[in-house]
Amino acid sequence: MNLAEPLQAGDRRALAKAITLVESTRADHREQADALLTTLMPATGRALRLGISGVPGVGKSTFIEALGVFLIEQGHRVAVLAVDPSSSLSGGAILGDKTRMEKLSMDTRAFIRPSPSSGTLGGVAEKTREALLLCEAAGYDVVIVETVGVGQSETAVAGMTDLYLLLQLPNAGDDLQAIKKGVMELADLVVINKADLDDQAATRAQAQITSALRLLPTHAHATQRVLKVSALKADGIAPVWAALTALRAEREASGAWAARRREQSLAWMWERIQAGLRQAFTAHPAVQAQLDAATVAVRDGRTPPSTAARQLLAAFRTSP
Ligand SMILES: Nc1nc2c(ncn2[C@@H]2O[C@H](COP(=O)(O)OP(=O)(O)OP(=O)(O)O)[C@@H](O)[C@H]2O)c(=O)[nH]1
Repeated sequence: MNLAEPLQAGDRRALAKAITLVESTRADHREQADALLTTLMPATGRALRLGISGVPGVGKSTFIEALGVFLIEQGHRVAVLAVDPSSSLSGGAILGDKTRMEKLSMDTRAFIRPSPSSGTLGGVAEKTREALLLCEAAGYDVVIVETVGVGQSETAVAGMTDLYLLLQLPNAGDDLQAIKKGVMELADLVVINKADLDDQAATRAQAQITSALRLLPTHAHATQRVLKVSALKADGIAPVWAALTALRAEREASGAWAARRREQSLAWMWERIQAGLRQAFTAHPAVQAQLDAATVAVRDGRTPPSTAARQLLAAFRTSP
């Protein structure tokens, strides 16, 4: 089945099929997926890759819908992907139910795909990275990767996108949870949503977050990285896009944009090598023969952890 051609011609069904292929765990599918991705590689890399996160209820879908519709009106093509760490645990998705982003999901210039639902966060992130490349090859020039503001998924999403936008509520300034969790450091832009509910609170949050950001070493020289919007009223969306495109221009000029992409690609490769090695290691017969005993010995304090690790690695290396 040739998916590359229809996919590049903009056939959304071919894109959906290609994503299903990269998400499959079957070995023959994996081979086809690798071949497809390799064919499409020259057509990738052209989109602005935008990560968006925020706690449940902050208004992610509403915001992405407003931004997406705005971008389509400007002539862009927008893909929305998701990394949902809950879906692998509960089978139930926090993100990605069908009623979200109604206007966007009906527009042929947009493509919305829920989170892959199997495996670890690393596995889910891997599949989303590949889906992102497929969306680029299909001509989407803005790819949004969304995640919930819980756990490690923000780091995974920031690691696959060019710019990372953190959505906050107008009362966010009061406790600054995101700072404590280290998520604020990842954010290139903080957007306070629901400003229509209490504009004064939103302005206060904007000031508080701006001064909190100045304390972070990565943001010491930054200006204007906190904006307020009403996603519901589609108010304040143009300044958000202007800030993102300004950041892009600045980083493209300095070389930071391309450098970040290069680092991400290499980090991705090493992450997959480590995951593969770990799998090969635990599946190795000589390791399996010793692993349980070693685990008990380390747990009971009889063998130093590093000694056990060295012995297991030696067993892995020497036997066929
Ligand atoms: N007043 C007001 N309400 C908003 C705004 N944005 C979103 N909401 C409402 O907040 C609620 C949650 O919005 P969602 O877009 O579903 O936000 P979310 O919980 O991040 O949802 P998911 O994207 O499904 O995770 C909904 O009832 C929205 O209508 C806004 O700018 N102003």
